[in-house]
Amino acid sequence: MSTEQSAANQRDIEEGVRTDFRNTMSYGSYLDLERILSAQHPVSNPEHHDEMLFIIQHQTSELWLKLMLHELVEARRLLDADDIGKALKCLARVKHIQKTLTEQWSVLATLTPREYAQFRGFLGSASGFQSFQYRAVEFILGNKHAGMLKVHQADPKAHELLENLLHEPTLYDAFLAALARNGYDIPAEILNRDVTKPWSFQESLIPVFKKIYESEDTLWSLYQACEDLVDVEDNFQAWRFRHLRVVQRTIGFKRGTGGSSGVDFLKRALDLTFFPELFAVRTEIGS
Ligand code: HEM
Ligand SMILES: N[C@@H](CC(=O)c1ccccc1NC=O)C(=O)O
Repeated sequence: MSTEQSAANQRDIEEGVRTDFRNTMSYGSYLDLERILSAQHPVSNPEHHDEMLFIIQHQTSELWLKLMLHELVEARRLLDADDIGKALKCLARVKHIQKTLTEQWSVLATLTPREYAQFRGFLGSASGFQSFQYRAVEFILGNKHAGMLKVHQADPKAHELLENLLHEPTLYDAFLAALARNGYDIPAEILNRDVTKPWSFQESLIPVFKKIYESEDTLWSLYQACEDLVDVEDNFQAWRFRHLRVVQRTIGFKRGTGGSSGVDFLKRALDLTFFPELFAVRTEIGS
């Protein structure tokens, strides 16, 4: 560091640094910041200071959900193409996104019950239950529920996305099909199941996963894929649990704006599982 800089405690802008963006793409224009940063519209009147936190917490969550869905769809495509290595790369990214989403709850947890109560009434019947991207992620991970489409009948694009995902195989379906192509004995009823239904526990998969976990010559990438799916489910449950705890500390046991019983309804989501056999096999694993 030059002595002049340390004395002034200010970095000189170098000669080559670009400053004129009248005719070229800049940071802000590339990222469409004008739109993103003008998309926060508090509805409280008079405007409540903390509503900005509430809006931005949701908007950032929705951006991460968008990327998570993008990566999960790609992971499923790569499994279909038998490119397990690249699918693992996508899942690694998904896992980091999930960590960020879960960590982020601590920001919203600074909202006190009273602060929230002061603007909650302005939210009407809006609720995170109506997040189509969250529902899309649940669908591709296997928690299919045709009844959820109804919530999106007024939004044709969201409805179409969910309708398509409802009828498409899940990430787990794609993985099991890849295992079958790799010589594992996956029953035909499982490979040809009705993919619009939620996944149900399949005892016949336990020996398959036992073999993957215990055999010396298991392909490392298949073993790793099993472990990544376990991580994705664990991370998802951690998000659900943090949501539940933040909800409990902010609204207690009030009913939700979406019309549900609130905390009790959210608690029941903790019993849902995406890849039950990958957890059940652990009971069977010996030394
Ligand atoms: C103070 C903050 C929050 C409170 C009090 C709250 C409360 C609730 C409640 C009570 C429900 C149940 C549905 C209902 O009747 O409304 C719900 C669902 C949901 N919320 Fe929140 N929430 C908060 C923040 C968030 C944030 C930041 C997100 C991020 C996107 C979110 C996403 C969701 C989702 C996806 C559901 C549906 C969950 C499911 O189907 O199991 N919530 N929330
Ligand atoms: N369901 C929440 C309201 C809520 O959190 C919310 C309202 C509008 C937009 C997003 C929301 N987030 C999550 O549910 C409540 O009952 O207070």
